[in-house]
Amino acid sequence: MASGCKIGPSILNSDLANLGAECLRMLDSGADYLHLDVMDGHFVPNITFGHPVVESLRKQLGQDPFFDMHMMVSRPEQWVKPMAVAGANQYTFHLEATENPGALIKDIRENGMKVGLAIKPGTTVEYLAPWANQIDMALVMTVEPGFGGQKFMEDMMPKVHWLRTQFPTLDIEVDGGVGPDTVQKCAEAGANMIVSGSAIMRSDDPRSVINLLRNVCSEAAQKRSLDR
Ligand SMILES: O=C(CO)[C@H](O)[C@H](O)COP(=O)(O)O
Repeated sequence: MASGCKIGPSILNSDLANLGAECLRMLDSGADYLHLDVMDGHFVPNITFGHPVVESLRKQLGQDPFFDMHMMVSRPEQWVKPMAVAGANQYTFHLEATENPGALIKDIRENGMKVGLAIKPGTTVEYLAPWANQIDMALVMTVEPGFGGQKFMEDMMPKVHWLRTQFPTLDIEVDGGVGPDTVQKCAEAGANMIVSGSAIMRSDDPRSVINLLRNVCSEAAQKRSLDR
């Protein structure tokens, strides 16, 4: 089985000058993990932060929170060790950014992290299949990576459904425009790791949003297991 329904707030649209406090606010609101968006201004047209910030967050938040690093960078090979040393738990790289996914997967594991493999909206999901048995999580982007607050791309759902059918035990994450209005579609397609940025960050009651997302996801997962 995939590892159950988990909700990971994306901190992209948070108050980045107070990132530690924003992460704490999410954890106190019931987040299962933190989705940390690393952008290099080259793979995507935006820049966020790198491993020194991750190191500071780890010091501030302690060992418990799970850091899922979404590496929107052109040279993912370059940052494996620095991110591991900084305290990252999972290293999610883009299939489009490397010519040798196998070597990168091996390096991530040797550095003690879990492996996530992401695809952009324009990438065919079948390209991910050869690696699916070697990774912990597949990330299907439901917006063009680079910015928070974009419109959810429902036409990515067949990719999620295909992955869930082919790889019933794989963790499948969706990211981009996911919130109370769109989570049902993701969950029915088979996603079990739900990244949500603006919908949680901009809510006055993040706990309720997180609970709602988790409930919708869990109900769909339960229905799927009954249908099998
Ligand atoms: O990776 C991302 C964009 O590249 C973000 O994680 C994502 O867009 C989340 O924000 P929102 O829920 O507001 O769309």
